[in-house]
Amino acid sequence: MAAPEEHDSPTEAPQPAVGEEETKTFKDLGVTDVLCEACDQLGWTKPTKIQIEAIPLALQGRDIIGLAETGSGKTGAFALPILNALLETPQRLFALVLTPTRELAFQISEQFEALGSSIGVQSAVIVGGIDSDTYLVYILNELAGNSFMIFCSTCNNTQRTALLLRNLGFTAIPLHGQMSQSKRLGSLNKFKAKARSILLATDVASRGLDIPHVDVVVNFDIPTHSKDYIHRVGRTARAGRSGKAITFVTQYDVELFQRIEHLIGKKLPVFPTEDDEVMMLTERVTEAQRFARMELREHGEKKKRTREDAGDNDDTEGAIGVRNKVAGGKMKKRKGH
Ligand SMILES: Nc1ncnc2c1ncn2[C@@H]1O[C@H](COP(=O)(O)OP(=O)(O)OP(=O)(O)O)[C@@H](O)[C@H]1O
Repeated sequence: MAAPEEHDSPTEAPQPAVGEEETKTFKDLGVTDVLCEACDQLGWTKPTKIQIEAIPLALQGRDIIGLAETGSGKTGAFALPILNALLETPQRLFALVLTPTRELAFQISEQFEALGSSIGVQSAVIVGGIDSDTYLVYILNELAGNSFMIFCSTCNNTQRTALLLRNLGFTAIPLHGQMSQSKRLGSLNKFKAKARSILLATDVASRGLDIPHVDVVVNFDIPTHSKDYIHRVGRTARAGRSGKAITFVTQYDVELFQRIEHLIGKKLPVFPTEDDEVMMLTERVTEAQRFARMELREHGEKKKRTREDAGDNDDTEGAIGVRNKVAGGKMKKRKGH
């Protein structure tokens, strides 16, 4: 599978196959009826090109390396043959899918469950290591009492992280380009008035905004253009005040990070963390992530149902349904944020 790219709209439908293959159906490829119906229910009227090429070979049990552009239906190209084979030889533990990122693991699991719901398929997601979400929560706890601007690279991650933090009891609010102007202003004003201590933003907020009391800027996703680093960190330490900037650097970001250090002519020191303390947060963060995913899904469905509302309801405070479940459940509200 090609490396995934983060989409702002992951549900965008891929292009159907063209030419003589245009008329092929999932049934023609050898997919069993119950799975053809599942495709139908997902609105997959015809297989995509990679699905047309991969599925018949996979159904023969052949090894495949499939390359196709992002969003072209590669997940279905391997999930359908797996489910088809499972139906032929039912058993408890059947397939292991390895992915390069946690997000992709959850996304693929959801697709397996959507395709396999009518045949009772269950999938489990196992992720390892300490996740940067957990480090973010650790840093917010360590620096509690400050006001934060957290930058993410996409609207989707901004929204997701805002939901995650709210589920953990932080007063976080998003600001991104998929929100209407009035919602954006509303978020900004709540943050400016100190009614919210964490503003999560894409680069729409990195330039020009003058909010005097930002104590800490967090680059949760490293900026792709090193100049944006300067704009982002310039949101703190304004008018003679002091401020802090913290940048998350994953193994994929080293080159971008070195470019930033080169641009600013400075080696940035490592932020000290106590791994044992970070570990202790894992369980709560994992649960909050699960709720955040549910809320994002709930919100996406609501948007589909009420088209006129599209793009206008991105404030995380709209996700009341799930939040009530969280508040009434195990998650504790945290004071002082
Ligand atoms: N035959 C089809 N018809 C319509 N939609 C489809 C079809 N197959 C897959 N999709 C939808 O297309 C979207 C993209 O599919 P998928 O995530 O598998 O792409 P991908 O090729 O794996 O992309 P990436 O490389 O970015 O991970 C998903 O929302 C999926 O539900």
